[in-house]
Amino acid sequence: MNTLNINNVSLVYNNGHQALYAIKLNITNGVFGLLGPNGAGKSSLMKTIVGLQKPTEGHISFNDTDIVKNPLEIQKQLGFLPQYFGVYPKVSAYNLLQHLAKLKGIHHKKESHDQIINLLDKVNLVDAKNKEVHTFSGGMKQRFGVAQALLGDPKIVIVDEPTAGLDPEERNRFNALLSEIGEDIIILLSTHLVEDVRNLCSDMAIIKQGAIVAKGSPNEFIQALQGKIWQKATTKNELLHLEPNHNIISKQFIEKVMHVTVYADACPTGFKAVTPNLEHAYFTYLNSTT
Ligand SMILES: Nc1ncnc2c1ncn2[C@@H]1O[C@H](COP(=O)(O)OP(=O)(O)OP(=O)(O)O)[C@@H](O)[C@H]1O
Repeated sequence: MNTLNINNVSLVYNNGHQALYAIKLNITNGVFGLLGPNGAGKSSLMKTIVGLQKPTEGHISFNDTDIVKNPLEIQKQLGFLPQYFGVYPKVSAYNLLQHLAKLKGIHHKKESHDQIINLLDKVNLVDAKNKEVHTFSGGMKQRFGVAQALLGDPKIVIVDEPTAGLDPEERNRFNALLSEIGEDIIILLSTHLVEDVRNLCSDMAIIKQGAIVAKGSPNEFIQALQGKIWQKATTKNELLHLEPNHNIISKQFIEKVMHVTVYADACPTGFKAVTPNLEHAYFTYLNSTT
């Protein structure tokens, strides 16, 4: 079992901006979801975990090694799947993986070949191994990304917004792949997509303005909202009257009609109960007005 322990980590950038406030998280094997809006501090936390920047305060250990002092200890065991790779060179999937394997220190030809074929098989790209990666579809590129992240048998993989831009079928295929991999290693999934966290993670945290505002399993988040989420169709005018006296967690159009969702201990007049979901929990922490 791998363990990542983040203890009271704060980060202040050189320009004085504080991006992280006393973050505490204990993460073990499985897919852990770090959910937060743009600018909440997800990338800042990921970069700090992998030793690209030192925290201003606090400790981080991976399998009991202090990785603030020894960032190489986590970097040797790390795979990274960024949201976009940017430009791909005009080389085949196989050759690109071979090149990346060398960069990861896998120099033995047979070992590198076996690992690459094994990984291409895992991500269902063996048939495309001689195709140039820049010709791949978005979903194939993401699966290729998983293969490169797994080169060298990492114990922790960091995944940044992995399903952005994938169609539902590719997204499901990709999520199935991640949860399979997550059985033996830590996968840290950084995202603002609630659905991915719901589908993949048994443990999660919500980050807002650099601080962890809640953590637990998706089910715990949902259970805590039973009997507290209410909804009503409304108009712009009515909304102006509702806003001051209700704890509004979201406003959205459903079949062209504005619906307002609120958090309350008892049903407010004119509202109906809705079954809580993880999105309600997320918006409760992000948008709570009272
Ligand atoms: N190098 C830097 N110097 C100063 N401030 C920074 C730096 N990098 C990020 N920030 C600020 O820190 C805050 C958190 O940014 P961060 O990129 O960690 O958020 P995020 O949750 O990853 O957002 P996104 O989903 O948009 O990538 C933002 O206010 C950002 O402007």
